[in-house]
Amino acid sequence: MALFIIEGGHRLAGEIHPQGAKNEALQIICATLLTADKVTVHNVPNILDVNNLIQLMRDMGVEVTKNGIDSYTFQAARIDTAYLESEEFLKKCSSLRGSVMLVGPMVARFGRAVISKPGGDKIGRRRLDTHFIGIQNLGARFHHNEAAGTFDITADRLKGTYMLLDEASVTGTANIIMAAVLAEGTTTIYNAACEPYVQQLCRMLNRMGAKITGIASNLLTIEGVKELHGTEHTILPDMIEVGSFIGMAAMTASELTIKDVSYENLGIIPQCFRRLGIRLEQRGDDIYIPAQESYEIESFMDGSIMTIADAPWPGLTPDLLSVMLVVATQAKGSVLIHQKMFESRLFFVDKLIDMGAQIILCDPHRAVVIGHNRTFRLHGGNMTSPDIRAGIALLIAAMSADGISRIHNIEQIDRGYQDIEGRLNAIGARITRI
Ligand SMILES: CC(=O)N[C@H]1[C@@H](OP(=O)(O)OP(=O)(O)OC[C@H]2O[C@@H](n3ccc(=O)[nH]c3=O)[C@H](O)[C@@H]2O)O[C@H](CO)[C@@H](O)[C@@H]1O
Ligand SMILES: C=C(OP(=O)(O)O)C(=O)O
Repeated sequence: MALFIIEGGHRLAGEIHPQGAKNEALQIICATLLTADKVTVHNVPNILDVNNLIQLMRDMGVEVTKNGIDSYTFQAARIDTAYLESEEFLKKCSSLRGSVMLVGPMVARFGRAVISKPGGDKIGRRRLDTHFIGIQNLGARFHHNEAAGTFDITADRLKGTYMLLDEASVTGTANIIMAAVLAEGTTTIYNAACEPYVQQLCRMLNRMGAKITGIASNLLTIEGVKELHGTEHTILPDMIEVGSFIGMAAMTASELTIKDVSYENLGIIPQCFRRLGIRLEQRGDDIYIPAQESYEIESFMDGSIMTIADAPWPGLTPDLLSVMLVVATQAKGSVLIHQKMFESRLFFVDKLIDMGAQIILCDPHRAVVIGHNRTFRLHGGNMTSPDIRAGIALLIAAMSADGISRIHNIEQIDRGYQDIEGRLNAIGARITRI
């Protein structure tokens, strides 16, 4: 397992470009299975999760061509269905959360999918009911082989229907959409997730010949078509990375410009950082953050302590709460961070407390952060990254701290951040990979 050694206390300066969005890339790559034609995808991030999924597609028989540094063409003309039952395939699925989104396209196009329980971050229970019930609603049959830990899903021809999702699951919605585009008749999905990831998927599918309306809302109508054809698609900048860079600039009191962020697709993210007192300016499609010696957390209008909580889009993504929590440790004022969706994502605060942060973990979902207002600095620590976003939050803490820190298990960070030490060192950080 690799580790980062971080020399803290250095300011960053200059410009940084966000990579393509991890969570969009995972959906888009799975959707290329829906046609035998070529689908070219640009701005694909070079990160562990995406590279593993691309390799899985190759193993399944998809012809994958790398056209340039971040552009790939996928052609799923011949799929090796025997491979889909192999132990190797099932093992690979189990280490990759995104693999669950193979089910929708596979069932829609080939009438069968087999997957093992998918991996991803261990951040609490991560149920798949929404996915499976949705695809069952379209007429698929599910068989759970408990001994093997696999799900076998079969269907002759999927049939459109109305469904109200029990929760606005991001990957669940994507999976159901990908199944419904080739179903017979009309599917209506209410309480659909509508993150930019899902919007982008719908737009790409429409360019492939699908008929989806209601994009960006939680009520999608999908008129099934017989087949889809090839297209080109460009992945949006990763909004979680943009937010991570905003947090990094604030914590290290750095002047930073984040380039080409696709501001209109960031939703409430800039507003939430502003509520923590961070000044940021939209300049064209860039975000400029001035060096700030101090930032003060706002109170609510009635004077009560600010709460930052996650919610399905257009609410605040849960993937940025760990970063916001770290940023609050150096702010002036206090904030309650309420992680409603996941139940094990806040335990990493122990490590921040060890570094000198003042945090009360109230329960697995809620932590109160009492900001230092930089009156004393965090000090370097030795820690392990438990999940991707805690990992980046700890990296931010270490970059702002006095002294040397070590972060182990950085494969968690590599799942979602492309050459993070290379890009941060280029703007002034001191991070070494060992
Ligand atoms: C590969 C990928 O795209 N991963 C993202 C995706 O995961 P993923 O699609 O797996 O997450 P879901 O949207 O299904 O749900 C995440 C968690 O929130 C809970 N939940 C969800 C919706 C809701 O209305 N109420 C509720 O409590 C679920 O029970 C679950 O525990 O969306 C999550 C929520 O934005 C993000 O953290 C992940 O980065
Ligand atoms: C939770 C995340 O990823 P995954 O769903 O792939 O585990 C994340 O990106 O923050």
